[in-house]
Amino acid sequence: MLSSVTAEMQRTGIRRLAVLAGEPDWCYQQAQQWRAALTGDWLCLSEDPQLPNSVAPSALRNLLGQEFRHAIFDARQGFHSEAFAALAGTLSAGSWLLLLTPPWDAWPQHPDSDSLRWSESDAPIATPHFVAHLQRQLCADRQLLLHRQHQPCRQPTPLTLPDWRPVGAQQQRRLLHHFLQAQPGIYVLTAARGRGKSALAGMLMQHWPGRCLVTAPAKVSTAVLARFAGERFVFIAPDALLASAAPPEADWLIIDEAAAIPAPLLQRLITRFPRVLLTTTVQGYEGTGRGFLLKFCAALPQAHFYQLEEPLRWRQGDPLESRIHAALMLDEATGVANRASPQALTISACGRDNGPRLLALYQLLTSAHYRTTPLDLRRLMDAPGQQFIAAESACGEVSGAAWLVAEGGLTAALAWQVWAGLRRPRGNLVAQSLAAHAGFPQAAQLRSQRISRIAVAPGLRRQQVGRRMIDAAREQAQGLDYLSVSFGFTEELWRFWQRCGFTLARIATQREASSGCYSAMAIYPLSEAGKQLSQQAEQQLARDLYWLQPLIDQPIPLTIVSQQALDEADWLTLGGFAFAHRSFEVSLPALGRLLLVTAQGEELALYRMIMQRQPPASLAAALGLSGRKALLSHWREEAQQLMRLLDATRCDRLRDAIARKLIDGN
Ligand SMILES: CC(=O)SCCNC(=O)CCNC(=O)[C@H](O)C(C)(C)COP(=O)(O)OP(=O)(O)OC[C@H]1O[C@@H](n2cnc3c(N)ncnc32)[C@H](O)[C@@H]1OP(=O)(O)O
Ligand SMILES: Nc1ncnc2c1ncn2[C@@H]1O[C@H](COP(=O)(O)OP(=O)(O)OP(=O)(O)O)[C@@H](O)[C@H]1O
Repeated sequence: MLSSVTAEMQRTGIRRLAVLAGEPDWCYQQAQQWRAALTGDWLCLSEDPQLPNSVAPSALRNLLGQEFRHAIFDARQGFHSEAFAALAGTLSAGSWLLLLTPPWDAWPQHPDSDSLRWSESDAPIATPHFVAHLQRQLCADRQLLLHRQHQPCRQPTPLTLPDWRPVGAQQQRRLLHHFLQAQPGIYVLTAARGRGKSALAGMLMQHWPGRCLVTAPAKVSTAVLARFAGERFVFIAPDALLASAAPPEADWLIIDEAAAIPAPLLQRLITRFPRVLLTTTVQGYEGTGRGFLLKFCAALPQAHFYQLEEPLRWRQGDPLESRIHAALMLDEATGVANRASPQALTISACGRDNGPRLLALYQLLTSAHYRTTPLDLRRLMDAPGQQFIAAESACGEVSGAAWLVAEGGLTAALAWQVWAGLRRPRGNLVAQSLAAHAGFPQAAQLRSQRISRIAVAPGLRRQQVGRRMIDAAREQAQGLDYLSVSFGFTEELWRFWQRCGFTLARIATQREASSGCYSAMAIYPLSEAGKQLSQQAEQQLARDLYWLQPLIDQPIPLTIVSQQALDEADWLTLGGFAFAHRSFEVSLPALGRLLLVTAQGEELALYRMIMQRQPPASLAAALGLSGRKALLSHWREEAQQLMRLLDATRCDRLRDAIARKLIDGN
């Protein structure tokens, strides 16, 4: 029976899901029977290393661009949704994907080990909303095989389909012809999995009269490309390409799986070659996913965009692809929610009880917000401490969405330990960062809500919908101390947050990988304590920018305060550096002020780093130090000496005060 169904799937070019739900041993034995009955690769994604051929779900990056026959996805302990989607994309026509789950009825209450990645809890939590959604999807799909322990196995409904042959690659041929005539420029090719992107890139290498190079996050994922390029295949890893001062000569650089390469690296790669072809899947589970299109490509106005629609690894309308796309909401929302009139939208808090509205909210966020990935679907459905605000039309279309996360409430001692660089418990992104980086331990103690995502449907932007959602967020957060947000700094976004009344509290000096922007944090005070925090943070940032702006190659539109005398807060920061573990980067402005006040010169390593910007590696070498760690200890000692030079008694008192705060917070 199984082999005839499988042969039929092979003939018609489809793949199917088989769900095996039961006790762990039962699932395992069932999987072994399948494996014995059907020949194939039987790659197994599992946390359980005992399973034959098993790979940890976290290694999903290596699956991009690869191809297998039959696979097992082990969700008995936890459901890693991106790995599930990535694995399904690798399966060739005629394959089965076995999904092993906990016993069906117990599954919604079963602690899910994957939740450790996204729930910010210390132990795995049950994920009833996501499991209920998945179970609804699986039950409704008559194309999958559903075998629940102690119940008869439900076979897929047979399909009557003509034979399938992976031929119709017409679109691919047309694009090849086009690229073979291409003028210098940037070309972006996107498609869902298995549409022939890599093969097309390989054919370009094969037929281009000059030289082409290929780069990708992992060489293992370029197997198909290499096959189609034949002996003209030349691979160079991204780091190696950037390491050489003069890049190798080539007419084309092909960047395969580009969304899995951090944006700042991509930015540098694309400037080095006359023609660049970026190919990628943009379903959100491969690196920066949709962020690649929404953020990186949107900033390339001169780029040319192409898509491949028709699958080549399996038949169009394949049951496995359809199910995975529907279950994990991977399809782009088409023209949703742009039609409503902004004035007629109702803005209101939205709970998890209304499943369809929650899914519509997620769909809007995935299509409009570059950071949203399938991991967020899980977080949105089941993580504790989440709140949502939706902007809805009268007919229930969601045109705007804001997602808020509870933060803060740490004990005083823990907040000071975070400040001192000793502890970094899960969660509390902004609250902890304001303590650890900006130097405000009270920020982690106060109760706040972080706006983790906000998006408005493209056709309704600049009509005050975003601002009204923030107003609503403020209303429902009464009683807390502040609202916060962390965002990739662009002038436009900053203007939005500023117009919503937020104060900039921190800006990083490194660009973040996913957006290529400097990450910034802003807060809106709600209580008296929140107000004090926001004022202090604003004043301190204006002083710190004197040191930070030269490290940031983008003007930050704040007035820089040039008065750089040491104040009380600086002493505390310096104490945190000299006597605890606060990092050099976050202490830099206070250390700079210390150098100015003590008028020290280049006999100090701190001076050579901060004032002369000598690279740490050569500085360590010049001082005969073994590396960065030794250099840091050296800097800490120098800071102590300078502080003593100014006021030895104050210095001792400060050291004792910090030691006390780390123990009892007082
Ligand atoms: C934590 C995070 O999620 S950060 C990422 C934010 N989200 C995104 O980037 C997703 C894509 N962008 C969007 O969905 C929207 O542009 C949002 C959510 C940022 C803003 O929502 P909108 O409804 O367009 O903003 P809204 O109309 O309420 O703007 C209020 C004010 O902010 C300022 N503002 C908003 N957008 C812009 C912009 N693109 N450029 C300059 N100023 C802007 C303006 O002063 C505006 O008032 P005005 O139009 O009267 O001058
Ligand atoms: N022109 C073609 N002729 C024959 N087979 C092809 C052709 N183009 C692609 N294929 C086959 O179709 C399958 C999918 O192609 P390819 O790997 O290029 O797709 P992709 O879009 O890069 O997929 P992924 O997103 O999974 O990396 C491969 O098995 C490939 O060998």
